[in-house]
Amino acid sequence: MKKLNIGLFGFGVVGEGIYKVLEEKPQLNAVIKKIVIKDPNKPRNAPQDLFSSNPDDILEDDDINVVVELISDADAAYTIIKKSFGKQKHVVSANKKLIADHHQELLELQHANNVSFLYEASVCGSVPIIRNLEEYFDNDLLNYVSGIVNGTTNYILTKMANENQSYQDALSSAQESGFAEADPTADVEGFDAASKISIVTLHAFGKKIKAEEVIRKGITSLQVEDFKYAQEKGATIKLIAKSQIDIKTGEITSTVLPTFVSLHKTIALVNNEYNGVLIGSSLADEQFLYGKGAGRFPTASAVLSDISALKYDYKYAIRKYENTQSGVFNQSGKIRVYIGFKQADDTVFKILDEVEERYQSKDYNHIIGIIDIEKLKNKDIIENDNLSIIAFE
Ligand SMILES: NC(=O)C1=CN([C@@H]2O[C@H](COP(=O)(O)OP(=O)(O)OC[C@H]3O[C@@H](n4cnc5c(N)ncnc54)[C@H](OP(=O)(O)O)[C@@H]3O)[C@@H](O)[C@H]2O)C=CC1
Ligand SMILES: N[C@@H](CC=O)C(=O)O
Repeated sequence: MKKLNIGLFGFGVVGEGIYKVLEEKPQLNAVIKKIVIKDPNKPRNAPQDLFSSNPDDILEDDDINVVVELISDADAAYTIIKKSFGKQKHVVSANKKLIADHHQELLELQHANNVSFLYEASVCGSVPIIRNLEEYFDNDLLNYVSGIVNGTTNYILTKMANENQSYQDALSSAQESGFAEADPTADVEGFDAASKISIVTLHAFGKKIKAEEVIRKGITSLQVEDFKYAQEKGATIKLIAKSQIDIKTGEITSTVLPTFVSLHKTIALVNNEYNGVLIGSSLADEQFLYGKGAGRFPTASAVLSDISALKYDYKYAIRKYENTQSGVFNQSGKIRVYIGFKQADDTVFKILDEVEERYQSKDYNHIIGIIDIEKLKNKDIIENDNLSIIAFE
């Protein structure tokens, strides 16, 4: 059986997780030869001689044939991965920001260097979404991929909606559990979900949408009154990432938006750090993938699956990928939204094309109606912290 000599970058939540898992799986014939970290003075739960803070101790070691990149710095990870390819080392990564930012270039480089680049853990932690989209959903015509792809925000929303916890307490607890990014702004402002839906879009539809092109609103503007409204309507609020294709035009619309989800819907049952993704297709109709989207061992399980796939030289075929020009994304359409706000000003009432409902009280107000997606691209609207914009499913 092929031997995998691993150079591991990062020994944090996930890095230490994969170290422990591999220690218990000698049958895999995969051994960690060196671990490169940032701070050489931190105490580690592994033999000291394994550690180094010099990337070349992995990159220049010809015995190491696999690099597992699990660091929290996307820029440093970019350099590490490119150098690894140049040294003909296979790479496994969980770094969604880096992958979304440099997806095509890295896929081309793995091809040019005849190595594998696998990153199942970068989207939805333990849930095998990428390999499924890549291999299984290669025949049936896909219409949309939609769901909860960020564990931290789902954990916070669950605690706020079901246990009346404050936003701050719930965020602190998500951080203590190792779910959040090093800078949790990436989670709570929806950047992480935007990176993930960008990666998913390439594997689902073969089209690249940049993370910054995704129409994105996080969960920081949500107010207690919004949760009360949801409860009154038999719904809950989830941060939903969605990419859908117009089969006729090939036009893709990608959004990350707080969304009211009826309590009867499957997605409403996805709580805490769990993720859940609906895959809509022409023949199979709708299918659902569910599992833990963040945390040490769930994420390590996806990393482990990629490492073992290297045993049989697996690589993403990227059969669907079309190097399409820009201009096919987020072009048009209208969606129904709720906009909650404390202080009304004239601009709020001009945002909607059609107003269906208007509620006013001394403390909080909302309007419901139809908005042109074009307006949601306007940063003055979508990034206005005083507006709680929530889509309807
Ligand atoms: N936590 C999770 O649930 C999930 C995380 N991910 C992704 O996995 C990756 C790792 O996340 P996580 O384990 O949570 O992060 P942590 O913050 O827990 O650990 C980060 C590790 O990276 C090391 N590091 C940072 N910068 C460098 C650098 N320039 N060179 C070498 N090492 C460096 C740190 O070193 P030191 O120990 O010295 O500080 C630390 O060991 C990230 O890309 C994250 O987005 C993906 C899915 C789920
Ligand atoms: N911070 C991320 C970690 C996994 O990708 C999340 O909360 O989903």
